[in-house]
Amino acid sequence: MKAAGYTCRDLSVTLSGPAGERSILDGVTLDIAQGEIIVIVGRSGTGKTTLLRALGGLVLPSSGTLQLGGRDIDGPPTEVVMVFQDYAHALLPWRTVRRNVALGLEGSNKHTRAERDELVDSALEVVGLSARAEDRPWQLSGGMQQRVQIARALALQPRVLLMDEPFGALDAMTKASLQDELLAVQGRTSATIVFITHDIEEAIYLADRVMVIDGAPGRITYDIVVDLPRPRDQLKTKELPRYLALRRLVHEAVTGGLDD
Ligand SMILES: Nc1ncnc2c1ncn2[C@@H]1O[C@H](COP(=O)(O)OP(=O)(O)OP(=O)(O)O)[C@@H](O)[C@H]1O
Repeated sequence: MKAAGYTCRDLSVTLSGPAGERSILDGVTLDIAQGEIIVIVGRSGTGKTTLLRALGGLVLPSSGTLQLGGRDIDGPPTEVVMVFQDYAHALLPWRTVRRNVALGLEGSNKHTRAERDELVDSALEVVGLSARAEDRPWQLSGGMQQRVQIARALALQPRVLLMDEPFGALDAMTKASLQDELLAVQGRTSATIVFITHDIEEAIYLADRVMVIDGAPGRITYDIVVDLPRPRDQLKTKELPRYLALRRLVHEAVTGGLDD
């Protein structure tokens, strides 16, 4: 199996907008080990999504190097699956939930039909939608539609999962249960996960490291190791004094209140 860690050195991304070329990211250097869970936080417009798109090969660096598993990224790598917040456009309305989840598996000859069915069934179970498998997406609530998109990503058993605020629109209970399912799946598959959120508690709960992006152009201003024990627990972990200290630290790093 190919290693699926990132190496990024002095990455810059320039995009063209109405006012001409703009530097969106500048001087981003990071290493992400295979199997790590990295959560990116930061103010709006600092380049979090742009960094995730670069990791997914959807945006190419203007300068610097960006490698996955030791190879330069020059387009979307096959081992990477991305999940966006925009579930409304991610699902095909004429397909059932089951067939939406199966979408990414269809073109591949990696699995037999029976294996594909099993992957789809188990992904639907993880997100709690087995009973809605024959519905169409538009018959589901927004939160359920987002869970279909997540099931589709999980069914592919990716080596790398890039997730842009995937739980942002979900109610607190669903969000907590999907956080736990994501951690459980990651524990089984050792996927590398890069996850963007605006929710600091979610960031600390999930992460091995929280990276803060700030500035214009954006750069990584803090890289905070989350030294909390695993498995994490929604109640016990959040009562730990270390969790509370990390919450304060990340909050201050995001709002610019840290003296270092
Ligand atoms: N395709 C594009 N072309 C030109 N500029 C872009 C493009 N995509 C994003 N930008 C600009 O890059 C900057 C960073 O955007 P990005 O979406 O990466 O930030 P973000 O940190 O993810 O923001 P948010 O937290 O609000 O989602 C913004 O100023 C945005 O307008």
